[in-house]
Amino acid sequence: MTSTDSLDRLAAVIESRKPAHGGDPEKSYVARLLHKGPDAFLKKIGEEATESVMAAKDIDYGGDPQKLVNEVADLWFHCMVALAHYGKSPADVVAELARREGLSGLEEKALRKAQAREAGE
Ligand SMILES: N=c1c2ncn([C@@H]3O[C@H](COP(=O)(O)OP(=O)(O)OP(=O)(O)O)[C@@H](O)[C@H]3O)c2ncn1[C@@H]1O[C@H](COP(=O)(O)O)[C@@H](O)[C@H]1O
Repeated sequence: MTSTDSLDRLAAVIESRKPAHGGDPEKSYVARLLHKGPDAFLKKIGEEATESVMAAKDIDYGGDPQKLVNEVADLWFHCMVALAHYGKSPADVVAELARREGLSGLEEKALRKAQAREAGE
């Protein structure tokens, strides 16, 4: 089993919680988030991102690295709810990362700046 298998399975569960598939906000956290709408899960993404940063900073002061893993899991999970709402999947994110494979971030940034200069931005 690979980590992308787990993400694909979770994506399928999230999909099944959509209102159109009978997700029940009384019985499911995901259905409740989707029922509340984008503001609810986008707010959670912001919170979990902040909590991830705080957990990482805590490690420098003796905090438990597992706390960072837990917060990043919360972050990824809520991002997956957003991806599902907007019709995208973890496979799309993995494909984008694969597309970037081997392209240095510094090279990519230089290329982007050159393109912006050519476009007169
Ligand atoms: N991976 C997760 C997952 N990670 C985190 N969470 C929930 O996300 C919330 C995180 O919010 P917080 O840490 O801020 O905790 P909280 O104080 O309870 O949150 P709020 O009251 O502020 O909303 C908690 O309620 C967690 O239980 C998750 N809920 C569900 N899943 C997966 O989604 C599947 C479907 O879940 P249901 O739709 O609930 O059946 C589950 O089987 C899991 O695989």
